[in-house]
Amino acid sequence: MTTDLPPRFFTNDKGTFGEYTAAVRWPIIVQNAVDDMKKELKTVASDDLEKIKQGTTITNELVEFRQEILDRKPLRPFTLEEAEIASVPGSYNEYLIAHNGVTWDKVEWLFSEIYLYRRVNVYFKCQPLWKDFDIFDGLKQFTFKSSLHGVVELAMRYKTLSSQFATISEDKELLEILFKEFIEISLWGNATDLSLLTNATLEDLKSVQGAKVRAASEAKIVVNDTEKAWKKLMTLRDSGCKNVRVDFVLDNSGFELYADLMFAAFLLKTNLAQKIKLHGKDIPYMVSDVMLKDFHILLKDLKDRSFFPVDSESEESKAFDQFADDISTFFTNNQIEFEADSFWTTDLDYWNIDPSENKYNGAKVYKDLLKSNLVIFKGDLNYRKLTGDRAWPRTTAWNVAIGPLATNGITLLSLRTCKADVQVALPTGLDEGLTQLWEKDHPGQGSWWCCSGKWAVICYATSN
Ligand SMILES: O=P(O)(O)OC[C@H]1O[C@](O)(CO)[C@@H](O)[C@@H]1O
Ligand SMILES: [Mg+2]
Ligand SMILES: [Mn+2]
Repeated sequence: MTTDLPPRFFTNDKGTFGEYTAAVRWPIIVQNAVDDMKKELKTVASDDLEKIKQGTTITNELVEFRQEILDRKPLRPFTLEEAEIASVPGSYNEYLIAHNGVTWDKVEWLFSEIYLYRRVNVYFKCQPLWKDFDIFDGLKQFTFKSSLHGVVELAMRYKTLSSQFATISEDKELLEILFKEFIEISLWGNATDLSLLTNATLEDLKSVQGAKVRAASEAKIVVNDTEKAWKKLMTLRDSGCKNVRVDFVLDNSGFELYADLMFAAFLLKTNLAQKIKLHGKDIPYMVSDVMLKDFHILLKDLKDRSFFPVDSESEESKAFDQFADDISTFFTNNQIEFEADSFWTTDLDYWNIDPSENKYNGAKVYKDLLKSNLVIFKGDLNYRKLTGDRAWPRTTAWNVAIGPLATNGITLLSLRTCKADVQVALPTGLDEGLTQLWEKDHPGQGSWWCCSGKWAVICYATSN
């Protein structure tokens, strides 16, 4: 039977965080890109006239694009030339033909936000001297550099643990405690996501990365299926499986990627997994999302004492080198693999990770993820795509909200800090309670408790 699905969130859904994001935050994000382009242009040699000309064109186009959003213009299709030069997946124009005339103030939030980053990318791809320039690189690097406190803390923790991984892997109780700890580190690493902390101070960044914060944050995980993922890995290990593969559908670069790599190293060092596959983005996306180049930049930053100014003879410096060297070794011997399929930056939600989607790599990704024992989806946007970003009642069962993914053979775990209106799998009454709590300090925005990044959900699904 075809149950009719709730609509996806729209940018004109009154009083939603999506409405606010489209009206207020997107113009800021595009303005930040304009400002960063102007800064970048100042670093171009004054006699490099062609590069300056092309960069100025992009800057002017970004200014116009910001105005297009502010003026609530229709979302235009990509021209044939743009699609050709920038290899824009056809799914965008298909959507715009099917939803003809949608405007920035009245369009599905999921599509329009992803379309926004594709429009920005097309401007760069159409200028040969700027086609590989990541306009968000400066912000990614600034934020990672500001994460020194958390980076040191985790590196020192890893260094301490690394001499005990063999012992730890024999002690199930300790192994489970650390598994939970690394899940939490990976989960909250997310909280330094740029798109939400657009004006984060150093103090803000430090606060969300302290160990003490994580201890308190356990209470903030309102749905927690960690135990189910743990049991899955234990069953595999106890059955003597020697080629356990865990996948990460990554979210943000910088501290979150660093935390994810910590988690990956822990899984490999304790033999809970023998292979890690990382899935990143093929274009700059959602301000801070990870591309392959960001993975290599992170390893370089960890070895670069001018980036993280720790004394090169210090324990901290040794800890940075050890972690970076471990990850590099895993990468060289293919125990950690990184792939950036174009599917991840299409507008398609993850109900398209299914044999039926043969146009934009949905079926290809499905076949690959079938070979994984556990696919960890990181962050809010991935959660929105898993649930189709639909206006489900917030007590809707997880297995209903993820559609075909509940039965098509993939085992998944969503680690999500809540930053959007969509929210499912809550126990009865919890939403009302947290709405009331949030309403106190945020009159009229009580339901935005699940858009604040202050709470999180860990949701598991498997069909076998
Ligand atoms: O990096 P994350 O955790 O996916 O967060 C990105 C989220 O930030 C927002 O841009 C604003 O909350 C959402 O639209 C998007 O889902
Ligand atoms: Mg995130
Ligand atoms: Mn992100």
